[in-house]
Amino acid sequence: MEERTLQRQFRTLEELLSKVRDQFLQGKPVILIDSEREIEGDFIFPAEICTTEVMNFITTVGKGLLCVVGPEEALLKRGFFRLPSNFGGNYFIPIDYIDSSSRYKTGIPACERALSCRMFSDEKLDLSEFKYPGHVTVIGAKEFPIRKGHSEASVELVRLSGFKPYSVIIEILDLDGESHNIDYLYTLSEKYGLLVLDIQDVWEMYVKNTQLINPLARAKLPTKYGIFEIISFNNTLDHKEHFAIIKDWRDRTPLVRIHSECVTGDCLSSLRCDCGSQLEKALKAIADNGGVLIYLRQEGRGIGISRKIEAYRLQDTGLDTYDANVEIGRKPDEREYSAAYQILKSLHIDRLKLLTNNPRKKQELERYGIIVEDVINLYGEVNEFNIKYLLTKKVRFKHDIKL
Ligand SMILES: Nc1nc2c(ncn2[C@@H]2O[C@H](COP(=O)(O)OP(=O)(O)OP(=O)(O)O)[C@@H](O)[C@H]2O)c(=O)[nH]1
Ligand SMILES: [Mg+2]
Ligand SMILES: [Mg+2]
Ligand SMILES: [Zn+2]
Repeated sequence: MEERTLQRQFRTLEELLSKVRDQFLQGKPVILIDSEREIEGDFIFPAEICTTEVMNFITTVGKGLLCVVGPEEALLKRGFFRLPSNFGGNYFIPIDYIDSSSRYKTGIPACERALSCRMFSDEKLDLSEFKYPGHVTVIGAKEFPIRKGHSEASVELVRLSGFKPYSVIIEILDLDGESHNIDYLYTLSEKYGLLVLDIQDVWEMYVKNTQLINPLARAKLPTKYGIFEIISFNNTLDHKEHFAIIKDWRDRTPLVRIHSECVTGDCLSSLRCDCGSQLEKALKAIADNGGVLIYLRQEGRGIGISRKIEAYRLQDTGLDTYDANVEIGRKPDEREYSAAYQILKSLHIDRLKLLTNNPRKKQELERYGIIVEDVINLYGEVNEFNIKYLLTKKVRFKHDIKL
């Protein structure tokens, strides 16, 4: 993740998006890497403005399977139909668009494939206007929150950069015909001056620009620490039941605690971690100053309670909390803060003081454009059972913890 080049090149997601748009307008594709799923790179370009030159470049240099992608729902409405598949691929019948301007009328030359892609992006045209089966492979994209593959990310990237949600994509093979060669992708990027993005970058742009979490129900919540309001959300971003606890902050900057679920520490008084005491301290501080506690349903740093218990078992045999996660085949920390950002946005909070020792939380919010005026440490209680865990957080996760 640290290696994501754009993170370094551009400060904000808006800057990045406007760069992408400029590049498309110059007739240059973007290289999109899927580092989570396939570790593969594709050229991406808006179908709407695909020229013969762009088509010739991406098919010659890319060498993979040329596809044009559109939102699945829209394709079905236009009469495009899916091919049978035994691996869940979302391939539709391939197409050609041939008209009087087509010189060869085979659908194969770059000029004809480019025309097919441009016409595919015209929602007024249904399948009957195309010849099929043709020479441009068609893929239906799912909703981005449901599937985060190249198809979905490419459709969102072109949509967010101001074009119709239809993209031309092709896998990039290296000089030996191999895929998965990330170094080669960077060589191409330098040689041709092309932006390299990761699907995660597109996801962040999508989260920033597509509000999918909104307040649903509100109720009074009296607690030991004061009287709060508790809010639930209508959430089609990740469909989890996150909630927030609010205390009016009047004219002050709200104190914000983004707390990931720890059922053992938060509810069962477990001493294996510092979560329970952090939760109490945060509620006290928010009761005094005003602000919000966002309770994110990502138990066990995102791996869930069952796997956390498995990791605990390994920790009892000597592994630390970082290696225990890795040992069970998960990442050391799988948490996501896109929902926290959208919850803040839905509560009209764009500036805050953050209660945390975890530097990543500030970085994630700032990436989305939230102004973090201050980071206020939130030290949990240290005891004989959690000291090693806290030490690991300090040393391996770089948390700002006094020990
Ligand atoms: N996998 C795993 N998760 C753990 C373990 N101990 C605690 N957790 C989880 O760690 C997360 C802690 O979340 P937070 O307190 O919001 O965040 P933090 O990283 O501690 O950073 P702070 O903001 O400083 O508290 C919760 O989801 C816990 O369930 C462990 O040993 N293994
Ligand atoms: Mg692919
Ligand atoms: Mg914590
Ligand atoms: Zn905990």
